Amino acid sequence: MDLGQMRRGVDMGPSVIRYAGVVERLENLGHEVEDRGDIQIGRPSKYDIKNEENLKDLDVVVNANEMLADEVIDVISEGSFPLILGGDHSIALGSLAGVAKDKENLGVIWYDAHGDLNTGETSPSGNIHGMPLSASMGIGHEALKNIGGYSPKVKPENVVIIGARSLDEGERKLIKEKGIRVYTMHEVDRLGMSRVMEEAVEHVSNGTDGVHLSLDLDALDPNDAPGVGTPVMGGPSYRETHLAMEILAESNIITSAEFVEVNPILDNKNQTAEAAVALIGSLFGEKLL
Ligand SMILES: NC(=[NH2+])NCCC[C@H](N)C(=O)O
Ligand SMILES: [Mn+2]
Ligand SMILES: [Mn+2]
Repeated sequence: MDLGQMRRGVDMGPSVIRYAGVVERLENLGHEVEDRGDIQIGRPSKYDIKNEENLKDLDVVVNANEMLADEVIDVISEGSFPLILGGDHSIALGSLAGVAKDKENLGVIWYDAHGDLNTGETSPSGNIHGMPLSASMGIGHEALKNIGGYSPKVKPENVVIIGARSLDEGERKLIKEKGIRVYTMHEVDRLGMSRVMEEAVEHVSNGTDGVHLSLDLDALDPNDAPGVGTPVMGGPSYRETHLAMEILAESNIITSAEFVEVNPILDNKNQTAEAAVALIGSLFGEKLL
């Protein structure tokens, strides 16, 4: 998927993450992996949705996410862990639609430089990859909210955003209005990643029936993850993000995960895909000793 934003190439993300050895990495940890292939994205969309100016490619984005939601539901019904690779962050719409089905209280960890809490009204870009978290909370365009045929997927009190350093006006307002827990880079620097993660784990595991990790590679400092479409200086390092994944692995709360926004055209020798694979390794229990 690359239609949730304007930089071409991020649709090749899953393919370069595979090339960087994600399947082997997980198998080496003793996991059984089934690669279910790519979801075919494109026109014609079976949804006859009028495209609106500030919701670019709405019909195709909705169509693709409906397919993704079905796929995720299928994986869960087999008793497996859904690991979703992107693609731009608009795919979180389908991931969450699939994962939250039959879950009253899904917890969500949104590890991202951005809040992705815009709507067609507040978005400065019209790019849907800046809207999946708000839509999943039931805020925004009907078609985005209702992917999977229900809304909302998550409650604001079950969400925690980590690594934020670029928030639009409407996003700030929404965070205050809904009381969403956000650890911006200010808190990461002040408290340290280990304390931030411990608090985040506590926050999303309290009374929830599953926790989804949505990791946008642009959360990482662009020095460590240059292959992303909307880089923002001053992020957590590769090392700190490893620690975050290790703490999540220890906590044993994560029931689904996605890694998004890897764009090989903007990357430096597949560095960002390799970072994604290494982080996936840590999330799934890899240890040095
Ligand atoms: N998933 C992402 N990389 N989102 C970036 C969003 C950037 C900006 N806030 C927008 O809405 O256009
Ligand atoms: Mn982002
Ligand atoms: Mn994002």
